[in-house]
Amino acid sequence: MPSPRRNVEGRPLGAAASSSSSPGSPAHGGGGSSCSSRFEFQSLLSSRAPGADATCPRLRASESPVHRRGSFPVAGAGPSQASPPQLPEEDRMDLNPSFLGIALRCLLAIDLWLSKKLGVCAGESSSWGSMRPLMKLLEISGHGIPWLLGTLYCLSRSNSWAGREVLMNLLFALLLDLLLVALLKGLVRRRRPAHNQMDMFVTLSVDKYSFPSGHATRAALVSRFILNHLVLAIPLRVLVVLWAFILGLSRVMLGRHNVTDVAFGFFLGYLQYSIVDYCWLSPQNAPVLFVLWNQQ
Ligand SMILES: CC(C)=CCC/C(C)=C/CC/C(C)=C/COP(=O)(O)O
Repeated sequence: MPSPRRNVEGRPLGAAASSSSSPGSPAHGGGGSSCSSRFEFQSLLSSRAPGADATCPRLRASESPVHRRGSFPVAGAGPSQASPPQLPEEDRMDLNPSFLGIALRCLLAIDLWLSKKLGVCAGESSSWGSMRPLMKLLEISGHGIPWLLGTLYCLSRSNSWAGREVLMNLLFALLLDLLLVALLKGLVRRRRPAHNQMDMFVTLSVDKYSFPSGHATRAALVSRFILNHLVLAIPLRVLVVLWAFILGLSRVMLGRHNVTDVAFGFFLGYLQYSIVDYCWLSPQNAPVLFVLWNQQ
């Protein structure tokens, strides 16, 4: 004889248990929830006094209508019990996540899983821990400080108007990048992966957050800038693109970022170059900047 269906605590479900819930039905959490599976929630609710478990506020919200209405509909129950209980609006939204919501959660799960897998240099004892010093060297090659100082130094040495114009715009691009990344990091506030060691060379306070990767935005911005404004032989052009790509990858390998932080960083950096190109500073449209610099 098939054994009766049981809830997670081993209590039998069905008519005998109809004074409690019928877990797993779509209306009661078959679609998943932000705290834990609704299936488990309802099973737990069926055997505990309301309010006994305060681990999740959502639990309380869905608890009251369930208990007020007596029982959940069960196959074979009377017609008076057949109509589904009306849950509060916010619970219904939770229980029926949109396709977009499910897709985003899947993407997030894949992102976390992949980032953890790729974080092979996250610590000295990691599988590729011996590569960590090389990854950290790459990290410095994409850091804001060397790029800012290098650009300022070249500006001070440049003696052609054309060179100064390009460098002035590179400086503007780097500052714009710092500002936009800091704004986004402060807004999104996504924590760095748990396996990251916070041993980075000079950081700002927002750099405790990971979305988007500042190194990835800079890599995309600077490499697009160089490819558009420097005349380079093909092998050097390939090297610039490779540097940007490997720098992005190294962020995940070091455990500093999740894959989506870097992917979005590349996208943002690419977009930032378009902004810089659109607002291109020249002695014609920003004479003050160039005159001021000449007086230095
Ligand atoms: C002018 C000014 C505010 C300079 C600050 C330069 C600076 C400390 C930039 C921080 C660069 C950094 C550590 C970014 C973090 O990169 P992620 O790839 O880890 O997001």
